[in-house]
Amino acid sequence: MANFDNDLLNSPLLQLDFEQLDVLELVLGGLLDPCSIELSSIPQWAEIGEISPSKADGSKGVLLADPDGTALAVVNYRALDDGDKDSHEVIGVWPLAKPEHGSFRELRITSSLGSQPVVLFDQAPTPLDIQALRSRPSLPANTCFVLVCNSSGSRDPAHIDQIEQLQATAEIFEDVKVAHLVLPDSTSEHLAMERLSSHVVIDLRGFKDNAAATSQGVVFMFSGLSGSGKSTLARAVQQQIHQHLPQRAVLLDGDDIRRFISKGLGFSREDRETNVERIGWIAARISEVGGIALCAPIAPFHATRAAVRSMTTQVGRFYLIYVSTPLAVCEARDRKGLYAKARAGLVTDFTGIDSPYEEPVDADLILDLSVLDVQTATEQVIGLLRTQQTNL
Ligand SMILES: Nc1ncnc2c1ncn2[C@@H]1O[C@H](COP(=O)(O)OS(=O)(=O)O)[C@@H](OP(=O)(O)O)[C@H]1O
Ligand SMILES: Nc1ncnc2c1ncn2[C@@H]1O[C@H](COP(=O)(O)OP(=O)(O)O)[C@@H](O)[C@H]1O
Repeated sequence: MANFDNDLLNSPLLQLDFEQLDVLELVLGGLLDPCSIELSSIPQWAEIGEISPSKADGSKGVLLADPDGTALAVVNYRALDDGDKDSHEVIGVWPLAKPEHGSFRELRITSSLGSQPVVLFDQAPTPLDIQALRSRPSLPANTCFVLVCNSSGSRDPAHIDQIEQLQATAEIFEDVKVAHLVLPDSTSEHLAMERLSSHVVIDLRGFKDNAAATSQGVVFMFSGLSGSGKSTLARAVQQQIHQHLPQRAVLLDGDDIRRFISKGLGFSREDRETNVERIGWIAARISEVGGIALCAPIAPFHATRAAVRSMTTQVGRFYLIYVSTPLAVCEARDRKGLYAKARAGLVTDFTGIDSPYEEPVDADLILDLSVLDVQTATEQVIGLLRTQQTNL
């Protein structure tokens, strides 16, 4: 803490309100510049007058205190010669005591985290946020979940719930800490965010705004033979979305759906229709709340795909992506050995062997993954998404 002359320490105190305290704390921690302290906005300023001692350079000092009267900092300032007696330029700020205001003090961020990885939230994590976090490769060690809020929000009782929900979410992951950053409305948020951490893993702040600005949700249906590359492509698209776009994407993989939602269904035409319609229904719900659903069933029948298109376009966008990898290539891949079994008659009703695949005539994109690499195909899919965004 600074060592100041008695004259100054005997000066009257300027008592700050909570928002001004938040500003002061971020200035002292280096997240904001001293000029963020707007002395002219402090109501008692006029009463202080000229009583603080002048320094040789013409600057003066004043003490800034919390509402209890504890002096927290000395501000060195100079009156600006612009005809306005309340106009001051802050030259420097030095700490005297640690601020104690606000809830969850021990979790409050007031200085830079350096290169510590952060995930930024502006509300308690939503189920879609959690899904997005879980579907990523693991979070970097020592990641910090940071709830960013404004000064008045930090004093709302809902803030306590939000922190608790963030803490509960952090417990799902390994080695994740929780903190909050209180950004006063009057300050340069951009500067503080830039200084906070050089490693933002995901920025979930403003997701609601971005989602509202960019869309409606989107449903992608990747249809094609078993082994054509639907799941591989859908996974790569999901990763791209989470790395580069504000939206969240949920993967509805054929195999997963059959293990859970469609457990017990077989591969008759009727069962496949039921299965794909269920996927379509879930995808529509995801799209309805602004999410992106990536569906990767074989979906071999035109009528069922059309039914899903019609169901989902009521609430968002729908794109049918025909993954047209030829049967011979899929069969040669045969990762699960099912083609061999189908050829041997051990598995029946197998798509492409003894069950039909109706080639889409209404595909929005056709991708043959025997000739395209995953990255190129992913870029084409993301291209559809970007086109959609700029059109809005
Ligand atoms: N008879 C038969 N026909 C086709 N596929 C079969 C069959 N039996 C099991 N499997 C495995 O189930 C996966 C396809 O399920 P889907 O739900 O995508 O099919 S469908 O859309 O309901 O037609 C499919 O997975 P993917 O390879 O991911 O497509 C197969 O591994
Ligand atoms: N260009 C490609 N695109 C997608 N998958 C490819 C490609 N080249 C080879 N593969 C392989 O083909 C297999 C496709 O399997 P998968 O994605 O599960 O297909 P599906 O979901 O259509 O059954 C994977 O083993 C993948 O590594």
